[in-house]
Amino acid sequence: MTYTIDGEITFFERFEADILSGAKNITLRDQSESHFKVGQRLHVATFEDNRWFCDILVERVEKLAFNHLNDVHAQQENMTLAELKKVIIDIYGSIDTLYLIGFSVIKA
Ligand SMILES: CC(=O)Nc1ccn([C@H]2C[C@H](O)[C@@H](CO)O2)c(=O)n1
Repeated sequence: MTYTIDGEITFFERFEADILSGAKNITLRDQSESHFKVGQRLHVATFEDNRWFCDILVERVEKLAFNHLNDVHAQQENMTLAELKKVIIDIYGSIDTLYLIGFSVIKA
């Protein structure tokens, strides 16, 4: 199948296996990555060395308050809620507004 790539996103390498297995199907980003749109197909690479590992289709984009994070979000990240909150704080520090990007892998 041929398709157009509309942009790119990076993930920390430690999440690669969960993304490829489908265990992780959302990511939560800050304002700087709030521009993704439903229907876009994105090139996905590792943050550390910019190594391509899959293409994804963006299926959801939603604004989400940090205080509204719940167990469903954590399950979609393949983490506990406590782990997810720690990951977000470690990456972004104190943050009120997140952008949920839901996706499926279309090529790996
Ligand atoms: C540069 C940068 O911020 N990269 C990120 C940000 C977030 N993630 C992952 C970590 C968690 O699974 C969710 C929640 O933020 O998204 C990432 O892999 N790379």
